[in-house]
Amino acid sequence: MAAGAPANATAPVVMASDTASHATAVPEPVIGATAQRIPPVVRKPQAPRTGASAVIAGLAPVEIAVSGLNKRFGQNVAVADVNLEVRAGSFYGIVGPNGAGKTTTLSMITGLLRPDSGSIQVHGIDVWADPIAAKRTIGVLPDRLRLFDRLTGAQLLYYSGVLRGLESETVRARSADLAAAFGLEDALNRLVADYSAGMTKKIALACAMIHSPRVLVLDEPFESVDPVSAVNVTEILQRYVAAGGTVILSSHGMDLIQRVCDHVAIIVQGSVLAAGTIDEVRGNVSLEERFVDLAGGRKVAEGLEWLHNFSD
Ligand SMILES: Nc1ncnc2c1ncn2[C@@H]1O[C@H](COP(=O)(O)OP(=O)(O)OP(=O)(O)O)[C@@H](O)[C@H]1O
Repeated sequence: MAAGAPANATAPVVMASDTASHATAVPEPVIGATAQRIPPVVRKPQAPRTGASAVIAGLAPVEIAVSGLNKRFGQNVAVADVNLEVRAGSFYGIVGPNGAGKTTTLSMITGLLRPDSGSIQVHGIDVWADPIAAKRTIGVLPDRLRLFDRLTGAQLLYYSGVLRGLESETVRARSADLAAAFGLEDALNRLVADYSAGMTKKIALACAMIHSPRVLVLDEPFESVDPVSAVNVTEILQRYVAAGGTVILSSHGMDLIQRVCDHVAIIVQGSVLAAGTIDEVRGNVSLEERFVDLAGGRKVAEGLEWLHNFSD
């Protein structure tokens, strides 16, 4: 199942597995006289299918399985019974209004925040039962970056790589490649504390990728990133996904999600209200319209008339 929603959710819920179940349907066995003349089909074990079409059809193996996830902070329910299924080779977007529970969900998926209940498997590994093995498969760009920013960019990349068990030569080579890809060559010897917000985001993204993880969990990767860099980063991620990597990211950029992702989940007040392929979720309208509709519609700004009487 691609997603779950509370039983009382008024908005329609799109289930990606609806299409998947048709796509994977096995032909009925032939019964009767004809059956005796046809030799039985011996099914060879099939290699897992990857690629965009396999992801869309729901045939690629499940890479991230989130089931019955809950988290509250005091009386505040941040995440309420979230279910997600992300397939290998998928570019999966999570959208939702401010405070919807996106960061909380992604933090639990990456093992940074302990859920109250529910299970999370990444590449078949239970994130909370076997966190070390699970974390080997994941690259994380967390929200509210807490980087060792008294290091230079080069040092930060180096320590990110060796802490992930890479040889120093490998780290140096990959650091150079990543710096070139993200346009950070000239900044590598400066302190990260002196980076702009967008540069900080890009060096953190490079650190998340340096150990070539199977899965990238990226919390608002495009926030503060300039348009040219965003195109470059998008292309890097698209190639990674085309090679079988899996990306799950949160973003407020509806156009970007609609353009880049194959699947999307809309989270509102901690619950998944819609999930599936982009086309399934948006139906006949744009993803933004669908999102605004599910998030409670547009609010008419009232009570701010004083703002139109300028104080000078
Ligand atoms: N450490 C915390 N302590 C208390 N409440 C928290 C904590 N982290 C998140 N929350 C609350 O949980 C809810 C979900 O927050 P979360 O950061 O997951 O939302 P979000 O969808 O990522 O929002 P945004 O789009 O603004 O980044 C919010 O009500 C938030 O105030």
